[in-house]
Amino acid sequence: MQVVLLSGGSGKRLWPLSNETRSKQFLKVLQDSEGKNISMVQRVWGQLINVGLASQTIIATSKSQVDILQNQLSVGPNSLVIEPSRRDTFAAIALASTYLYSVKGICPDEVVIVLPVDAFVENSFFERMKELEDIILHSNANLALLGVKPTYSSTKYGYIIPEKVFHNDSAIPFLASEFIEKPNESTAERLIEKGALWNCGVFAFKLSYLQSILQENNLPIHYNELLKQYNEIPCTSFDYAVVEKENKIATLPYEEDWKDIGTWNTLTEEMNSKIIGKGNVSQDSVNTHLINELDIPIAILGITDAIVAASPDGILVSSKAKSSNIKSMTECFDDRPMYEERRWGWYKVLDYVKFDDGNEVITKRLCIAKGKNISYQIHLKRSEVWTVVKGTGEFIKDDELMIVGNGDVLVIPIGTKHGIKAITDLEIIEVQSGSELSEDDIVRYCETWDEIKAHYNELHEVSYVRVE
Ligand SMILES: O=P(O)(O)OC[C@H]1O[C@@H](O)[C@@H](O)[C@@H](O)[C@@H]1O
Repeated sequence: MQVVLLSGGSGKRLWPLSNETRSKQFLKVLQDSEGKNISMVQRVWGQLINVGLASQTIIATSKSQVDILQNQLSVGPNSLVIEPSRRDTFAAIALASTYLYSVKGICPDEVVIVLPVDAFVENSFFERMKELEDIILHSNANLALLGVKPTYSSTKYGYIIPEKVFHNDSAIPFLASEFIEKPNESTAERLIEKGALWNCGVFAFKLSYLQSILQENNLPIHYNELLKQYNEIPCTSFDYAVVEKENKIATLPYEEDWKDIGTWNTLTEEMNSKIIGKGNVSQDSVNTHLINELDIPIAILGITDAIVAASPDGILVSSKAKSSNIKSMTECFDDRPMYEERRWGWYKVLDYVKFDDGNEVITKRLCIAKGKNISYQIHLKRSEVWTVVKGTGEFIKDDELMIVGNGDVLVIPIGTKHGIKAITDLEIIEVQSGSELSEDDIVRYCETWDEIKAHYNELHEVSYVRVE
């Protein structure tokens, strides 16, 4: 059995803490057993390790999230399938399946189980999920799902309508089902009366099943070919593209607690503390949560059932009940991310200004973790001035290496090659100035410090002439 963990979504519902690169699964608002703050992806990954599935799991993610994912989980590049752009879950699952087949050499008869990253569940959920393999192998079902009992007539889930219970063609009894994705509220009510279950976003199928769907859609089953055509894959969810059209569906009910923690309302229910970050919430502010990533305090007085979340990207003040409607309110915000976690650490934008002559200036605080490095690169539209404010590092500029430390000011004109490795934890205040300031204005020559050092050694090689 192979597991695909879907972790590429943008999760805009948790704005302002989530942004283009730091989506909901990376927010450290949950706690582990020792009380340490962890993110959803860290929690699920820990659970997959606990139930013995991590070694057979690949993570489907988007290009912009690779750095943060590798920062939060210690997974090698072979465990990642990187979507070149965001095209919803049908494309993501299709790409992951071709990766399993072409890159990992998985046999088409093997069962693949796809799992979302935002389910807040206990380990028993993953144990139940493992049973789907047996159903796929020993019944005539093409797809197997996990279903939970609905708690209200939600319009954001798929509904599984059980028809009958089979006992004979699989060791595990399951429900033969029909599936309706995101019905309206009155249909949802009717479906619940008929005993419908919510789909938990877990899909099990044989790899060959997905391959036949790709072929029906005139899409290749080989990874490299599908990767080339990725932007032509229909932009739709797996639920609409596959599940809703399938009539051989089996479902296993999951009877313990299941919660999708993709909205502020549901996420805050799982927080152990009412306050994360600087600030205070008055005693009479019942069921109100504060999450503050800014360095200034926030005070909340006499506001009940609310969420206040602040980050360098914005501030949200919302009632718990309405917090899932956030997408429509924030769609018009298209500012650049003001905070990003990268492969080497993180940065925060402290100030941004655009002058009348069109020149832009951004001041950033960069924290590079001990042993990590920024790639060897140039910028075509900006100069940078770095002031080292903490730690020591090895700095390379135009193929010259030097040791730098607290108090050093490093000037990097437009088009100058530069990179830095932190010898100890390193902090830099960076001032960028140029005609167009964007994270895309980076031409990278080498990424790892070993490559950078090899390049340096090649250029500075000293040839010794042996004197006899
Ligand atoms: O390309 P990586 O290694 O992620 O480095 C990216 C970083 O490069 C530096 O030169 C600066 O421009 C930073 O503002 C930027 O975030």
